[in-house]
Amino acid sequence: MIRLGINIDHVATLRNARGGTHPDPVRAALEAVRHGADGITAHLREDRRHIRDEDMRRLKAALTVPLNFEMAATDEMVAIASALRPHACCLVPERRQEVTTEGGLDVAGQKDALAPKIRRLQTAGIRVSLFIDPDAAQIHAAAALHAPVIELHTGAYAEDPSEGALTRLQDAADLAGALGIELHAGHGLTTANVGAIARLPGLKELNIGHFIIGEAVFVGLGQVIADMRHAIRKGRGETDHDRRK
Ligand SMILES: CC(=O)[C@@H](O)[C@H](O)COP(=O)(O)O
Ligand SMILES: NCC(=O)COP(=O)(O)O
Repeated sequence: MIRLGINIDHVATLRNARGGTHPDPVRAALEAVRHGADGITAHLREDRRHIRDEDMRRLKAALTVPLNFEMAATDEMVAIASALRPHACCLVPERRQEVTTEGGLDVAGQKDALAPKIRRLQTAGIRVSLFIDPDAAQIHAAAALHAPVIELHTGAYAEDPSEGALTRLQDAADLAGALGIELHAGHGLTTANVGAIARLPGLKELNIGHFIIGEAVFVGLGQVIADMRHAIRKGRGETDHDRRK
């Protein structure tokens, strides 16, 4: 079964709109777990626009499922993550002015700078994942840095679900498999577009946030997680009966 990680960043976006404590992203994470989330993802941005340091500490203390800490590959973030020791760190690119993560990390172009940071996280016992575009050079660079996991940025496919965009993701998935790298995917996924992504060869995990949190306003978190699971199984040609396999 594909693991479903729920990204709770945008519960914090809503909380921060009023500067108080409600809605609490940790409560949302626990609720997502109660409804079957296999993991929780949270992105501590350098500008702290949604998730904050204290949220990460509280998530680490409260969760019984793996915590996937998304972060820029900066010395500050590496120090925070090394002290917190989440299950995984997913290194993502950040541009202060962007509305959301626009592309993948340029692993090929920043190999020398990334190598010691990845080593430090791994020394702290953290599983490192690299959030990259579906590009062969980036995947070879991830392999050269001994990253055990890559997460493919599915944003281009979500924006324009063309054959070309899907073929790029499939080719990248094949290459990751050939190089022995565990495959995750995420960004911009919805119940309508997740099907083809769920069929990527070797895919082990999806991380989905914005759609799930937004849709929860209308149908509730439990229902949208169930709907997402159903869409994933349908995309893979599985029946709901197959769900315990
Ligand atoms: C890296 C990624 O795809 C998501 O975590 C996304 O970045 C969520 O945070 P933003 O919506 O602030 O980009
Ligand atoms: N890494 C992708 C993620 O965690 C969620 O992205 P989105 O669904 O909020 O676009």
